[in-house]
Amino acid sequence: MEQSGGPIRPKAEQPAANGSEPAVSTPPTVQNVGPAELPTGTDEPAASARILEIRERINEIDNALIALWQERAALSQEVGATRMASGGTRLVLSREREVLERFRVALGADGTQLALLLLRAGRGPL
Ligand SMILES: C=C(O[C@@H]1C=C(C(=O)O)C=C[C@H]1O)C(=O)O
Repeated sequence: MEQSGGPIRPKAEQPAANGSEPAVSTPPTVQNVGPAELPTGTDEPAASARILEIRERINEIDNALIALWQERAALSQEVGATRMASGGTRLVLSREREVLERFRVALGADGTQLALLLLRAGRGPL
């Protein structure tokens, strides 16, 4: 039966059914759980197959987002270091406002929150 709720954990991590042995602790990494072993949340085969297909694309998108996030943070740090090494300021608030506004216009209030996290990733906490 598919798992319907609660934490999603690989089988190896779950306690023994009879409760007599302590569970072998495996860190909950994505590496040790193949996509087909993760519950789709439905027992209907066609729906389940479609969900797995969509998840492949979601994983591609997430990987691209992670790579872009890291590239942006590195570039932002380089700008800060270049500016400070040349006697300039670490931050330029007018430019940060422009970034925040672009995300707000495109994505609404969540865009503002996302942009705040992006800006923080580039310069560290204030
Ligand atoms: C990257 C820059 O430096 C800082 C970081 C910013 C960012 O991550 O977008 C924006 C403004 C600056 O505070 C920049 O001036 O363009």
